[in-house]
Amino acid sequence: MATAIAFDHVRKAYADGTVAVGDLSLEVREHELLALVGPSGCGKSTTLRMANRLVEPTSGRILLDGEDVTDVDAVALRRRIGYVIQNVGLFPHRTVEQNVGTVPRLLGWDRNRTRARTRELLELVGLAPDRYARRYPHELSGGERQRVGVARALATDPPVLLMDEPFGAVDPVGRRRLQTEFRRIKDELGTTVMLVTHDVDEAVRLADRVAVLSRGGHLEQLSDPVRLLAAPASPAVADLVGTGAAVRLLALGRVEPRDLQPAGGAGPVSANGRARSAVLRVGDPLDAAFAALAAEPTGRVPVHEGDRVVGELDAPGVLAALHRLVDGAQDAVPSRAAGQPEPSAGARG
Ligand SMILES: Nc1ncnc2c1ncn2[C@@H]1O[C@H](COP(=O)(O)OP(=O)(O)OP(=O)(O)O)[C@@H](O)[C@H]1O
Repeated sequence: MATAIAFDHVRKAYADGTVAVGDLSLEVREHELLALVGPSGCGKSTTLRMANRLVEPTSGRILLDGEDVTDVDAVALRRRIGYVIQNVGLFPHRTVEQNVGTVPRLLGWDRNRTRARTRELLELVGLAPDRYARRYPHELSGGERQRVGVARALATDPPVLLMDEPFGAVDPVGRRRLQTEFRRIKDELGTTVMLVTHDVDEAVRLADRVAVLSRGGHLEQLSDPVRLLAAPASPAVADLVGTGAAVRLLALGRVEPRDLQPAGGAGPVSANGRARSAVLRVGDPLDAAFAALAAEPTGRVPVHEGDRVVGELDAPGVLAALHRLVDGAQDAVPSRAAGQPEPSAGARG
């Protein structure tokens, strides 16, 4: 797979001597969503901001599509790379439409083209243009502002999008919805995304691969979310994924027909005579399946596909699905940047 952004032995020491990033080598593949996670101050934002030259590296190279970013004019570079930050940074005295149209205007698009693109993007992020285009940022909720920020960053369909805690200001429910919608939009557009977050849940739910950094921008592990949760490569990663790792893994697995028992014809009434309330569908996440099983005294929950009941799920079925998920990730060739040591399997907890 082609590489979109390559960090090659990158170092950043700030003027006061703080080494934010010591020696980082990392490749972001074309079309993937790579999440950077790690404790506060470990160098995530610095790493991200070096990609669009808001921060200049002290040494090392950053290649965008094979081209050294320091050879590209910084302003031209930022027009090629979308950038979304936590508090969005919308222009307060410009309407939503004007905010989203900022970069197209700078690029000299005519008024009609800019307007058409702006409206299309507002639709895409779930803000009806007729309702929202003329509002000012102070007339929006935090989540709506965040959506405008995403629309603005995508206005010129940049191949690469850098996001720094983009959903941070949104409440947990709105945040989950925004994450799901963002993932859908990203898949539709094929954008390469580098996302900084301190939220491991957000990282494993959204990302194709997760890079865990520790102090000084040290790369502790680079792997797909399942492998990260099932086989933390170091104590620092284990610490970060914490005791909730198994539960987070459940959220990544899906109910599949092969894990089901034949439907026993138990009907709508369970063993103790109460009506069954739980119904699962093929493709439901395993955490929802587990919750449904826990609430069902018979230990079996019917699973639907379309209008049909295709079987019943029990606890061994959930475990089988979970084991397959983890084993599949272990077998996969570990994805890692050139020059990075393979995560040690021995650290598996
Ligand atoms: N302009 C600056 N001058 C000096 N030191 C800086 C500057 N910007 C960041 N740092 C330091 O560099 C280190 C890495 O900061 P950075 O913002 O990259 O971390 P982060 O992982 O994004 O943190 P957080 O999760 O808290 O946002 C920190 O020790 C920080 O204090």
